[in-house]
Amino acid sequence: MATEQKARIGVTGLAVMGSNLARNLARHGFRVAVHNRSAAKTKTLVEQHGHEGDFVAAESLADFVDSLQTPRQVIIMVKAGGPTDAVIDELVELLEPGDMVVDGGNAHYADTRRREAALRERGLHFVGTGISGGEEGALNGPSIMPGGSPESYQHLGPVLEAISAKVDGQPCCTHVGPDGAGHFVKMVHNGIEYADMQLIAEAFDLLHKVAGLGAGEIAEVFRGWNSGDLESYLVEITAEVLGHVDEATGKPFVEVVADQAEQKGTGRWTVQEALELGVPVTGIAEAVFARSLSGHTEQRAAAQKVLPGPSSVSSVADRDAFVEDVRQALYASKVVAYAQGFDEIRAAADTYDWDIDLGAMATIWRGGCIIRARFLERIKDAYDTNKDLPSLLVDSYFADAVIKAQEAWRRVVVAAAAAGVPAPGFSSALSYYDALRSERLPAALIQGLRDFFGAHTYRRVDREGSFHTLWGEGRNEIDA
Ligand SMILES: NC(=O)C1=CN([C@@H]2O[C@H](COP(=O)(O)OP(=O)(O)OC[C@H]3O[C@@H](n4cnc5c(N)ncnc54)[C@H](OP(=O)(O)O)[C@@H]3O)[C@@H](O)[C@H]2O)C=CC1
Ligand SMILES: O=C(CO)[C@H](O)[C@H](O)COP(=O)(O)O
Repeated sequence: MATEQKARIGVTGLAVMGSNLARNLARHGFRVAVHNRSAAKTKTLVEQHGHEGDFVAAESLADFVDSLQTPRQVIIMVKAGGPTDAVIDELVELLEPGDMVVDGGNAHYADTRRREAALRERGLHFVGTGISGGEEGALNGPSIMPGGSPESYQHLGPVLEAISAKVDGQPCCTHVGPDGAGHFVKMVHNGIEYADMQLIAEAFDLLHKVAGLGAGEIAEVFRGWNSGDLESYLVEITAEVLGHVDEATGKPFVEVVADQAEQKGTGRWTVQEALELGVPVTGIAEAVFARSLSGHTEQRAAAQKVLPGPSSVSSVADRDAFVEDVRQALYASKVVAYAQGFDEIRAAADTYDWDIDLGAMATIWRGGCIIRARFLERIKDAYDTNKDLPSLLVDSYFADAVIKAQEAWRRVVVAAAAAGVPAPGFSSALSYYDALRSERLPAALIQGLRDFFGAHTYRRVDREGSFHTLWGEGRNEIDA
């Protein structure tokens, strides 16, 4: 193929995400090479959308690589895990030093670190890139979180920024950091997505079971909330889903959907990594466990037969006041979940020496992605003011917000417990808030117990050093 006919960039893997990303690239004037393992998807894409831009269709991976300008830029959009490795293995044999391989799938960041190191050895750039926004975002502008070398971003940045979502004229794409940084940030994005959805689901459950509102009424409540502090894509689509009526039964859609939440794994990864890093992401963990619990149908059926709820539940005296309390509890719990997610990113950045700009992450999540929300602007401001903020909760804006919400938050958690309605997200967020602000924690007793049964030693509040009490021999304290 003549050089002038070669494509600026290529996409291999043309399922939902890849095909829409390719169309987005083409619509932005980039000549884009397209390839899929089974050629039917390539043919369909070009037949249905060829008029939207300049596509170069290839049946084989070799033809696909041959159709690209050098240094070559290839975006892989296939299933994460083994399929991604399979595509990389085939690709590297066809590429030359200086070429760039972008993995836009939901890869585990440790896989990305491994792949980046392996390709670097061959003189290739590997760019693990988080892409969020689903089908609609891929087509019209996703949030893009590229990792990899600064050099690769010099080539890829202009293309990725062009196709990303824009907020206030700013692209929702920036270079996150080296090797696995982009996929780590995308993983935490998804973890926060889990926490956010769990909190929304709890708010719905409380409004339904405690305040007695129907799905249609709750849809209106969420619609109203979407014009205030809670304004976000997830709150907006909650109103849509709750307002939807099932055609077959005439019932609210939410009442005919099986109540078992599925998961592909990115939320679980976020919690696993937080455990390794020692960061308490309680909101995300509760969300992952709540999905797991919902799927334990046999246990749930057995428990329903033998475990009663509270003997009496008093009805809500003032519905409007309760709705407002739930709104405030939702907002405060959301702030906690985001604060924890940003803590995890900071911990990983410290561990892997990634130098991630937390304010920039909030900036690129303002548009295009699933957790896009008005208050990300406030998070950006908080980290711009102090990049070393110990916790988002101590930023003056967020501290003020949770302090204002705390009485309502407590009333909601009490009401949920009294009514026997599970609210693990709301209550664990409140416990986190209380733990963080406590002058003394019962961790001191845990240290005492550890020293008692295992001579694990403890530190004291009044002098430096490590100590052990001889619990079985007169209880004298010795230096450890
Ligand atoms: N769907 C979404 O909303 C989002 C998805 N993602 C991530 O983007 C990536 C693509 O997602 P999506 O578009 O949903 O597609 P899928 O995850 O469903 O993957 C399907 C694609 O993978 C290809 N594929 C599977 N196995 C292989 C293999 N061994 N060799 C070559 N190609 C293979 C398929 O080719 P074939 O047609 O030949 O079977 C097809 O193109 C995934 O990593 C996903 O996690 C990220 C954000 C959002
Ligand atoms: O990546 C995403 C958005 O950015 C997807 O929404 C996410 O994969 C959905 O995850 P799950 O199926 O586990 O709820």
